[in-house]
Amino acid sequence: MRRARLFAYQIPMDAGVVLRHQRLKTRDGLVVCLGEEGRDGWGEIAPLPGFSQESLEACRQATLAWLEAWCCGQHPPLPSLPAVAFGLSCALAELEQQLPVAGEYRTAPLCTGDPDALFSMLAALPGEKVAKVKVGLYEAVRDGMLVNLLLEAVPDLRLRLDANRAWTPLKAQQFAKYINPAWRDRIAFIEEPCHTRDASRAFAADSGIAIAWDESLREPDFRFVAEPGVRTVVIKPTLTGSLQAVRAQVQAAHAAGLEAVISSSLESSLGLTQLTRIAAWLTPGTLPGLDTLSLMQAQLIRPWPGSALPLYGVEHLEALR
Ligand SMILES: O=C(O)CCC(=O)C1=CC=C[C@@H](O)[C@@H]1C(=O)O
Ligand SMILES: [Mg+2]
Repeated sequence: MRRARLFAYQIPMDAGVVLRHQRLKTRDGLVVCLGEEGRDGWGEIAPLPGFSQESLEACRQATLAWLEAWCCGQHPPLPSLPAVAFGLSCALAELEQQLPVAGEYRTAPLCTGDPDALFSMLAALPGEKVAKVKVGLYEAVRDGMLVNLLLEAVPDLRLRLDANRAWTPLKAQQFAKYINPAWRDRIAFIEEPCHTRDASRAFAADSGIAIAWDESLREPDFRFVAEPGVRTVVIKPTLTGSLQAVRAQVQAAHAAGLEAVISSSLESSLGLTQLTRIAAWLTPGTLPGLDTLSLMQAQLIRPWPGSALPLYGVEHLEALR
């Protein structure tokens, strides 16, 4: 006999979390639990406002319809909405014990740009010193000076930067001007520096700073191909779809000689702990970009090792089925 439960969650976010110029006060999503033969499998369905095309309401409806069919013993195809396909495929993979349990819990810490905070964070970081810094929110010159300072102060630091397509070619150039050429290869990559892909390619060629694609993966003409200056693709499973689709993207990236970084779409600790397992399984040796739990005020169902945030159990959730 198959059983399926569906819950809605709402987690308060830290003050000041801004996504695409909009403050995100709460993270809202669904949690699914599939049960069969005494085993169960969990999944999180949480479209990210400003990034996902599908609404939470559309996800709720598609999930309920799929669960109905699945509970009747059918094998319905996964819904096409990426967040739903991701969450349901995780639940199925857990149920069928196909999602390896070992996780990569070291992740590239997100740094707000406060050098002192970064230094203490790095001191506590075991192994490779890799951190991620958001750029493009303030003046490009200020970003350039800050990144240069961090690279100067911590000689074994490698930085991942993310501009979310904020810069014109001129701004990108102003940024690069402040980075000592001798340290530019310690910028592991900068995600999507410019408004367009062509401008980002030109930035990589002119500056010698490697770039990564993130937003581009969701564009219909995107292909996983080797290109000069492009080192990495950032894969956000909630925006990609099923585990099978995520695996296909990782394989396509690796086949083209690109590094694939599994990254968060601000899932709760439940989704994040699954993403660590996906990263350990599909991208061993590459630190995932999953340091987003601290943007939230609580964890959900499963704790992230070492997090002091309160843990919400199912009793905190609204049962939908
Ligand atoms: O990739 C990481 O290291 C953390 C995740 C992250 O940076 C993001 C997640 C979701 C939305 C954005 O704010 C941001 C990104 O643009 O990549
Ligand atoms: Mg990004």
